[in-house]
Amino acid sequence: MALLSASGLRRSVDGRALWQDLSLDVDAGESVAVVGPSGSGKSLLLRALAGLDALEGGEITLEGRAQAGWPMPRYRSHVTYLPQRPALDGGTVLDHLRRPFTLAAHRHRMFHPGEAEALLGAFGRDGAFLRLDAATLSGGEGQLVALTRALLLSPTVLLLDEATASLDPDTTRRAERVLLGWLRGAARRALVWVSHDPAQRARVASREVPLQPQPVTA
Ligand SMILES: Nc1ncnc2c1ncn2[C@@H]1O[C@H](COP(=O)(O)OP(=O)(O)OP(=O)(O)O)[C@@H](O)[C@H]1O
Repeated sequence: MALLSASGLRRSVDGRALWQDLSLDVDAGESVAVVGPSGSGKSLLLRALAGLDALEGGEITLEGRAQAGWPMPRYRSHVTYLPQRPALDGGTVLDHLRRPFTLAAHRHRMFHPGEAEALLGAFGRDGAFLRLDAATLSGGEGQLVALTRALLLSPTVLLLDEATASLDPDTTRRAERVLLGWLRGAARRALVWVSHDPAQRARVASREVPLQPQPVTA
């Protein structure tokens, strides 16, 4: 049984069909890239897989259970979407990493500052990074906070929407190593990448799922 499965997905925007009958299976342990031209609906697909965006048809299952049958906060704690530009408002980096642990969906988890420091260390940042004002971070630094926060929350599937696109090459490689290490760290995990960088896809993904642009109908 696939870990995350989508079948017969249908979605249009402003009367334009993005996908008509899209299916995708992601097995445990897999790292998959979704590819397609700008505007083909890659972000919308990842958001739909995360339960953040409505579908017009089709079904998504996690561990064989329909998305609609999961309590949504719990589903989203398993299937986590990381956008290219994470929204980070006031507070320090430490505040941002700690805050999700106060939510009901994560209340069974404990925040361990040492784990956060270890992850940030793997990304090449020291403990002082935790004290920075999150609202003033650069785009790449914001992505590191989002990646760290997501990993600390131990999801099952991470959906990475250009989630390293603002990082310098060295930090990108570090992030890729951390993410692939995370994937190998437990049996039932998976990664789904959207990346416009073919070299990155070749490094991190074992296969590519193409999103074909649909013909425009009158
Ligand atoms: N909330 C929305 N309402 C209406 N149209 C939307 C919405 N979100 C996205 N779209 C449109 O849907 C199409 C697909 O958008 P999406 O962001 O998924 O593309 P993408 O494949 O990720 O593109 P890129 O590679 O440029 O990031 C685009 O034409 C976009 O303008």
